[in-house]
Amino acid sequence: MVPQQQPSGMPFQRYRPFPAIDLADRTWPSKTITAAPRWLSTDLRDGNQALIEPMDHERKREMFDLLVRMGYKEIEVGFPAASQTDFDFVRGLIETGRIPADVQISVLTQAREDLIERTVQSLVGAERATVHLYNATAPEFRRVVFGVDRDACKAIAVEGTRHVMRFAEQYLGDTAHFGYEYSPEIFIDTELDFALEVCEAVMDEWRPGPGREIILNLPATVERATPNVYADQIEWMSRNLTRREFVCVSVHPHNDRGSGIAAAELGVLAGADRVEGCLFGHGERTGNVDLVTLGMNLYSQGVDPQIDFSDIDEIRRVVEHCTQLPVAPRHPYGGDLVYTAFSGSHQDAVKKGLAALERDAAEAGVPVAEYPWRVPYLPIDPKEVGRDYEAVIRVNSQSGKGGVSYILQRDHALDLPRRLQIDFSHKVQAYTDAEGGEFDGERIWEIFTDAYLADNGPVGFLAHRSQTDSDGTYRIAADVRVQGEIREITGSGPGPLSAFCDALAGIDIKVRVVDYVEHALSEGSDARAAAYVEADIDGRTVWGVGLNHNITAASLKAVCSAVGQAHRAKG
Ligand SMILES: CC(=O)SCCNC(=O)CCNC(=O)[C@H](O)C(C)(C)COP(=O)(O)OP(=O)(O)OC[C@H]1O[C@@H](n2cnc3c(N)ncnc32)[C@H](O)[C@@H]1OP(=O)(O)O
Ligand SMILES: CC(C)C(=O)C(=O)O
Ligand SMILES: [Mg+2]
Repeated sequence: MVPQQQPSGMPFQRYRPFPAIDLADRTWPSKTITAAPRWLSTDLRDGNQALIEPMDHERKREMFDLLVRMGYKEIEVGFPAASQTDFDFVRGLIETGRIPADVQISVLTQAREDLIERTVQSLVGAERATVHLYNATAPEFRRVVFGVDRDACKAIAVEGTRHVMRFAEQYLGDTAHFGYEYSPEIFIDTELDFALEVCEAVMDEWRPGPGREIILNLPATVERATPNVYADQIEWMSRNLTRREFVCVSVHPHNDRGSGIAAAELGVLAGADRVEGCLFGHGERTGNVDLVTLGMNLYSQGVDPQIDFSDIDEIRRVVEHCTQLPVAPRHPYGGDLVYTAFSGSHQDAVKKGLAALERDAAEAGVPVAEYPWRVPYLPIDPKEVGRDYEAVIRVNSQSGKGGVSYILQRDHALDLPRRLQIDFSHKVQAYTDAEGGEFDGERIWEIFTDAYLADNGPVGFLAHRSQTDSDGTYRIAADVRVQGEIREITGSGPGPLSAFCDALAGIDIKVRVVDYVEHALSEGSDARAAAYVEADIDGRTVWGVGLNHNITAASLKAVCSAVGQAHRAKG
């Protein structure tokens, strides 16, 4: 029987579902994003206004420089009428010539004459600048916050626009590229016909045309619906706006329901030309939409985001320093753990995927860094954002043979045969179960060394001499340590392993080799070899490992290692 869920007892009846949009012929669901939208970073405004401790001058400058380095060309740098600090920061950017010629700064203001004047004054001397004006248009805000009807609400926007134009003419004659952005705040809760009416009235004032665009930013100020609803709203606006070719439709999602990314992406499918957000999703409450995730999502689809994320840890460092807030370990693309597999089946698939990639690239004669990326569980190549494979596989109690053998291969070039991988991973598992937590490469090597290389079993290999008879019989004399004493043992057989086993039989150690694998560890004069022996000793199947400059010595050490394994298992 299916388990029966119980009523939560929480007062969910207080909430109403968000109404769907009547747009039966919507086109966005069957579209694909094929090019980067225009980006605006509002880290220095919406992000900054929501910080526990707003950024000081130094931090703001560091953030601005980072955004410029990454390639953002539209940057909202503050709310200059809010405080002297914000005003001075904008002045500082302009007066110190810090703004590259191809970067357009913008500043936000309420639709109040005195604030608009001060806002425009902050921009004097800028080559490229946008004034961004907002007023809330949603019914609840008209009623509760402003106490106005629709007409009075529209008048705030229109008069605000008029003031922006008048003050721009008065103060910004030298500004070569002056832009205007209008936001009907709480757009998502505003009746669509009214949002359109206000935007049209603002446009009538601004008069967009060739060479004179207007940015109409349609914010999901507080995200309240599934992202398909936002997409419908954007498509409806995009279709119904007049002078559309001179309008840049911009989306500004917040992340209250955790679907800000989806809202932005669907908004772009629905016709938005531009996206406003913050690095790692800082901003009011749950934050603005995250520009890093959006950009990297495009990248992972083979679309150039036109933003450089190649040193994601440096981006994260600067953002954490400026905001004084941490980026979560599981944050998409930038978190500490997002390129890491802990669980056995994931590790196994990643290990095989990386090996297959190398193989396929070599077969195709293409450098692996240029070969199409397809590795299970890793949506992108971590190297492309400055991460290495060190962190890709990490071991804890959830890990299996794939993970531990990957680490041995990565750190020590040991390519363990499959059954030895299983043998070793059981040993590691015993430790992780007992001790808990994560085991790093050093700890895994320690366990491997203790288990297979410690040379503390009943017989230790020291040296050997050999000769081959004319009939092909291999004869060996080996110096071994037995119970603290050095002894010479001798034996013969078709090859070194069988001859050594024959010699061991002479001191009552019976070994039957079942499988044997060897490989070189490095090239050149100090070449080292690894040998792996699977043996039947006293009715037990055990593995032994030997490392030496000489491949024969490595294989004889591996036999002694297997004897040690059997001895410990018996003990
Ligand atoms: C969704 C967003 O992120 S919007 C951006 C929000 N950011 C900020 O508010 C940060 C900067 N703001 C500030 O520093 C201050 O709010 C200031 C300097 C702009 C204004 O300060 P004050 O004059 O003290 O007003 P206060 O902060 O109380 O704002 C509320 C007033 O502004 C009015 N108001 C709010 N938004 C707008 C707007 N877009 N256009 C016109 N008036 C507005 C309200 O109706 C209210 O008016 P009232 O006092 O007559 O009732
Ligand atoms: C000022 C506007 C654009 C805003 O930040 C919002 O509505 O979220
Ligand atoms: Mg906002």
